[in-house]
Amino acid sequence: MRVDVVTIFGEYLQPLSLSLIGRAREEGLLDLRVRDLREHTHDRHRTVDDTPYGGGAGMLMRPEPWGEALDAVLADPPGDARPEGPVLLVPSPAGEVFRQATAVELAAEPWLVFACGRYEGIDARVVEHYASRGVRVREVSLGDYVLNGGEVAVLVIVEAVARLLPGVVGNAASVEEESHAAAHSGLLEHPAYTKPATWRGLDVPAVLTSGHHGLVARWRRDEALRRTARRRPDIVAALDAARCDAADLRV
Ligand SMILES: NC(=O)c1ccno1
Repeated sequence: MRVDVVTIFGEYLQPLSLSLIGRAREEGLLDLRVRDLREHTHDRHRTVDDTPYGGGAGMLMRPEPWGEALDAVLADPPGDARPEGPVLLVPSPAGEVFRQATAVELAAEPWLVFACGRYEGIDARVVEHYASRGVRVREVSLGDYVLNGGEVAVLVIVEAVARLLPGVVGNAASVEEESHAAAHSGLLEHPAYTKPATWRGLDVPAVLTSGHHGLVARWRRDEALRRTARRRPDIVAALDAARCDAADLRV
C-alpha cells in the first residue's frame, strides 16, 4: 500500500517509523511518503493561510498550495493504483466517523492520500475541485472532538489500516478476535488474562484453566456481550436492528 501525506508538520508523523508500522515500511508492505505543503508556496514567507471570507475567527488554508501539492501527488501514482485513483482522505471534525469497518474498507485500497488541514481547515473548494474531477474524497473524523490539525488523525488511521495488511501483524488471526472485528459482530473484546493464575488475591476465571474449549468459547462470547451491553449499548442496538432487518428479509 502506498500512502501519501501532505502536511506542514511532517515531523508529527515520525511515530509511523516505529514498531510494526515502521517494520512494515522497511519490509515494503507500506510505502509512506510525507510531502511538505510549503514546497508549493511561492512567496518569501511560504504562506499557506489567509483570513476567511465572511469573517470569523482564525485562518483558513489557501487553495492554491493545496491544488499544486495534490496535483503533484496525483501525477505520481503507484504501479498498482486503481483506474479511479486514490482515496483522498481529509481528517476533519465535520467528517464521517472513522470506524473499524472504515479501516477494513481502506485496507483494500492500494493508494491512500491524506490532506492534513491546520488552522480552521482547508478552503472548501479543494475538496469540491477534486471530487468534481472524480477523485474519491472522504472527510473523516476520529470522533466528536477537535484536534489542532489532521496529522494526529493520520497517525491513528494509518495504524488502524496498515495493521490489517497481510504480513504486518504477526498473528493475522488475532486481528479477527479484537474489539469491533466483523468476525465477532463488532462486539467489544472479552477480558483477557495471563500468568500468574493468582495475582494480589485475584484469580483467573476458572473456566479459562478448565481445558474445556467449548466452555471457554461460550464464556468469552458471554463476556463480550456483557461488556458491550454495559459500555456500548449503541453497538448492541445496531446488532438487534440488523437482526430484525434480516428476520424481515426471511419472512
Ligand atoms: N475529530 C477529528 O478527527 C479531527 C480532525 C481534525 N480535527 O479534528
